[in-house]
Amino acid sequence: MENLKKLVGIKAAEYVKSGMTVGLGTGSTAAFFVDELGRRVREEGLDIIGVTTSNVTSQQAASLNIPLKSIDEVDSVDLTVDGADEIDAALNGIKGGGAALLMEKIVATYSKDYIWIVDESKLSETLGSFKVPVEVIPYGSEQLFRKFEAAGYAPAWRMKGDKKLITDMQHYIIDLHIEKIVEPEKLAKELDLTVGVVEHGLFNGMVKKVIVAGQTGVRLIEK
Ligand SMILES: O=C[C@H](O)[C@H](O)[C@H](O)COP(=O)(O)O
Repeated sequence: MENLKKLVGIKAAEYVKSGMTVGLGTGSTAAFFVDELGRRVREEGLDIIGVTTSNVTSQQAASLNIPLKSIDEVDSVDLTVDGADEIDAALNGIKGGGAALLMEKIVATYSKDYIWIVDESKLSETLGSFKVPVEVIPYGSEQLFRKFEAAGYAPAWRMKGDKKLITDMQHYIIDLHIEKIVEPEKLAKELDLTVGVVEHGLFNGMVKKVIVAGQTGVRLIEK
């Protein structure tokens, strides 16, 4: 599995050229992409600006001497490469397994090109085997949790040890277990309109390229 993640990380780095502003995703797969960019900065003099999507990725990129700017310091991002937790046949996806969905969605929104890198196990016909992470404001979040329970979404608090996890942006995450998400747009709209929800992990129609690694090699799925 680690090998497949590394393969797609290195493959995606081929899309990066000197002069680009690059969105650096979060997670175990994106980490291989960031490592490869770090190697090219060091060995080939690759000249890029990185825009990170979490504190963890900021630390990794800084340790590799990749020059960084925040999303507010750049005009736009040329390309963002990130992992994903589940992708359906229409290339809608669920992200946020590593709690970075808010920064990831913001950086992706301002990116001209956006690529996901995954191993084959992340592909499914219909979304829902991965829980949908919902980032919420702590104030009123117990009420929100009960609202999700009443809606039949089987909510669960994202925990870190015995405490609720706090995201990089100081929010909580509630994971919703909706087994078959037949209409991801409808669910996204509902969550977008729910008071107290900051963002959710449904990334519908945002990506046009997915690099997938499987036992038979690496392939590109394009919309
Ligand atoms: O919050 C984390 C991100 O959305 C990750 O990109 C996603 O969880 C995939 O991570 P991994 O490559 O570790 O499976």
